[in-house]
Amino acid sequence: MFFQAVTLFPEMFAALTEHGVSGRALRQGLWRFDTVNPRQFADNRLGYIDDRPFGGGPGMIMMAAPLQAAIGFARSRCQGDSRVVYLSPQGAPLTHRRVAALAQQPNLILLCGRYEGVDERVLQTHVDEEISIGDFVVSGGELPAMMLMDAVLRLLPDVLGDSRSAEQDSFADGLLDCPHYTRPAEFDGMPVPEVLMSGNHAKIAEWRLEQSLRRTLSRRPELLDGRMFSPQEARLLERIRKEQAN
Ligand SMILES: NC(=O)c1ccc(NC2CCCC2)nc1
Repeated sequence: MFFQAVTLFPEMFAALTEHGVSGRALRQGLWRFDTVNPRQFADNRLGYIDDRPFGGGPGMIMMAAPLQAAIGFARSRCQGDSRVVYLSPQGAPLTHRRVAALAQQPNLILLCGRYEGVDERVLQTHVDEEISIGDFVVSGGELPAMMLMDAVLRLLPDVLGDSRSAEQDSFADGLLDCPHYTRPAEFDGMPVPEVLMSGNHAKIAEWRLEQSLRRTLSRRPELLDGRMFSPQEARLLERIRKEQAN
């Protein structure tokens, strides 16, 4: 996976490239990263890359020409297909399913907007898809881009080391994650659920699945809409619903 970010603030991406599992995976060569700064493609002496909006209104808009050149340069560095993603509140909501699809791409170019956004003509001609990480506005596309990158990287083989933890992630099976505990066995007078100390892996797995179902049902019931259930899940759901009905 070759990630490129078109960004005015390349240093921000150190958060991913120099820390955590993403940083280690980069050093191990499990993925590649580079940035392109539109300012180096400004076609005027002073490096202007933004200008006032036609029609008036507050703030500035990123100009089309430097972005077009920066995206073209990024694409020229890709072997094979490349996909350009623009992060914005106007995009399609990012879901685990979309993250899994993006993880199949060899080259992703993330366009990070600043100011009030980018000239629409760039989105129409050079951006393959717009993605939103939530219904809120932040000052730049860089943090949303890094969240998308981190979610994708976790799904790449070997990045997490213990690949099982990616499958255990919330949403990997369409459910919220179960509660987790570690030492000490009693903390502030609160014990760890007995079953987790039993060493009975089948019972532990069933308890965790039941907890995930309980949490999903109570916190995000809409995630269960349209989801197929295994016989075990159906049985557990039945028990939970009966309990809640009483
Ligand atoms: N919800 C999001 O994924 C998101 C993306 C970008 C952004 N801000 C950028 C967009 C253009 C200028 C700042 N805010 C929010």
